[in-house]
Order: sequence, then structure tokens, then C-alpha cells
Amino acid sequence: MIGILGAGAFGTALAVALTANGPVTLWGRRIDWTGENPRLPGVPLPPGLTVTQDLDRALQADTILLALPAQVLGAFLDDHAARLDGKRLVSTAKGIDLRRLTGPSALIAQGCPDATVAVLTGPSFAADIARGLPTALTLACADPAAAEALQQRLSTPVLRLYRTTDVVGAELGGALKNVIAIAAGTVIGAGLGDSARAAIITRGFAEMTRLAGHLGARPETLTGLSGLGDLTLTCTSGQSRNFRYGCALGSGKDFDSTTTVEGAATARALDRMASRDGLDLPIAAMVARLAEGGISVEKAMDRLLSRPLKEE
Ligand SMILES: NC(=O)c1ccc[n+]([C@@H]2O[C@H](COP(=O)([O-])OP(=O)(O)OC[C@H]3O[C@@H](n4cnc5c(N)ncnc54)[C@H](O)[C@@H]3O)[C@@H](O)[C@H]2O)c1
Ligand SMILES: O=P(O)(O)OC[C@H](O)CO
Repeated sequence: MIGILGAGAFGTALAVALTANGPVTLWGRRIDWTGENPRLPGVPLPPGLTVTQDLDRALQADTILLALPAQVLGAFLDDHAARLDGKRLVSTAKGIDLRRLTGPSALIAQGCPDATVAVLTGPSFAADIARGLPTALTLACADPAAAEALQQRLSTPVLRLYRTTDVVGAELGGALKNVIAIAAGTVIGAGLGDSARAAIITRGFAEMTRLAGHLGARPETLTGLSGLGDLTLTCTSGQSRNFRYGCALGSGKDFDSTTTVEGAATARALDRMASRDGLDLPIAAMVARLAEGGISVEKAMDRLLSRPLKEE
């Protein structure tokens, strides 16, 4: 059995998709819906899927997917790590914990030292996965045998997993692309055009590879599904919450504060990491200021454009 913790859009979409491989139990802290999840409208729940508020029931599974937002995961582990330890734990969160300045895999490894820790990431909208549209993701686990076992366990005929042992690279790609997607959305929302967006995506990718290299990621991971693949999707699709949030910032419109926008907190985390490690991450710094409301879009763009001219 597969257990999925976190009954938001992504946890529910994966639960629906993975019933193709056998029974799935989906846990949420508050399940106040029946039939279909309002975070994933129009998706009926298949018969092989059990939805529960009983954590023990979901923890009977041999493989557990943690589909919680990055800023929630740390507190969840503070409460429940002992019950998760020793299991195969796969994180789907795309962010950097603002308090500890680490990615999800390090958070899990700290709380659950005897667990097998993996990361599932890559270009994928919950709605697409739930509808059974073809999707390719990266499954990262430092243990090659466990990576292969999880790859087999979590692939379906339409959900194609590629494996890697570069956990740091895979999770950084997913976390950092959200920040760049906010910047890309801001550019579009402010009416600055597609050429400016292409510049932000490309310079954002340079920023991603710089930080990932500094933290020990392999360069080829960043050019794969979890990096460039997800960056492309998130910076160009109106389905992305991070991109839409950026559009709202750029155009001065309101944005629903209950929507999960991982890139806002992650930009602030990156800004702190940049100060700590002496790194140059100007786009992340700009997104952090914009998300905090500490700078206008015009001023943020001025700051980026007035940086010294240099080699590419
Ligand atoms: N939605 C997507 O298309 C998508 C795709 C790939 C990856 N992801 C990633 O998956 C993660 C989850 O995103 P999502 O789209 O499911 O978000 P969501 O906003 O749809 O759902 C988040 C869920 O977490 C629950 N939650 C919040 N605090 C909690 C706590 N303390 N304990 C238990 N549950 C808690 C909420 O009740 C909600 O059900 C994010 O890191 C996101 O980047 C999402
Ligand atoms: O809606 P977003 O911006 O959180 O993006 C969802 C996925 O991460 C896209 O791969």
C-alpha cells in the first residue's frame, strides 16, 4: 500500500494516479469534503483510494509520500517524525524551509535518521496528473537500489519517472524554479513583454545553477526535468500559482492569500542563504523584496537593469 500525507491538490492528484498500481491511503488533517477535493475540482476519487484523517491508518503503508508544502513540513516532522522513521519517505515539496534554510530531504533526514529519503519532483500540474495526462518526473534517492525500487513502484503507464541519486540537485531545481516563476510572472503582469520574460528565465537559470553548484548538485540535474523542465513549465503557464502570483504583483492586483505559493518564502530563504554564503542571487533578492512588499515593481526592475554590465 502507498500512503500519502497531505490532501491538497498534489497529494490528491498523486493518490488518484497511483491507484493504477494498487490501494492508496490519502491522509489529511481536516477532510471536510466527500466525493471530490475542492482543491482539485472535477476529479472523482477512484475506488482503490481511501481518504482518512487517521494518520496511523496511512502509516500502515510501506511507502509514504509527503505532499505537504515546504513551510509546513518542518512543523509536521516536529510532531510526527518518530512515527515516520524507518520507512521509505518521498517528499514532493518544492521549497526551502525558511527557518532552517534546508530543503525537504535534509529536514526529513534530520527528523527520521533511519528512513530512506527520496524526492519526487519535476514539471507537473496536479490537474494534469489527476486527469491521466502524460507526465515525466524525477525520482531522486541517494541509495541507487531504493531509487530503482521507488521508480518502479511510483511509475504508471502515463506517469513516467526518471531516477537520479542527486537528491540535492533535484529538490533545488523544484524549489528555485518557483522563485524565478514569480519573477517571470511579475514581468508579464507589469507588461514588460515576452523578451524580458526570456531574459528573466535565462538569468534565473544561471542563478539556479550557481546556487545548486555551490550546494553540491550535479550540473546535469539542473538541465533535466527537475530543473530546466520545471522552470520552463512554471514560467510559461497560467496554471502555475507562482506565475499567477507574480502576475498579480506586476499588475498590482490582489491575490488570494490562502493559495500555496512556495516561491515567496523560498525567495526569502535564498536571500538569507546568499547573505550567509556570499552568493550573488539578484533575482531571488528582488522576489524576496517584492513578496515582502518592501519595494515597487519599477524600483525592482531598475535595480536589476542597473547592475554592472558583465560577461554572460
Ligand atoms: N499543485 C501542483 O500542481 C503541484 C505540483 C507539483 C508539486 N507540488 C508541490 O506539492 C506541495 C503541496 O502543494 P499542493 O499543491 O498540494 O498545495 P495545496 O495548497 O493544494 O495543499 C496543501 C495541503 O497541506 C495541508 N496542510 C497545511 N498545513 C498542514 C499541516 N500543518 N499539517 C497537515 N496538513 C497541512 C492543507 O490543509 C492542504 O490540504 C508543494 O510543495 C507544491 O510545490 C504541487
Ligand atoms: O502551481 P505551482 O506554481 O506551485 O507549480 C506547480 C508545479 O510545481 C509545476 O511543476
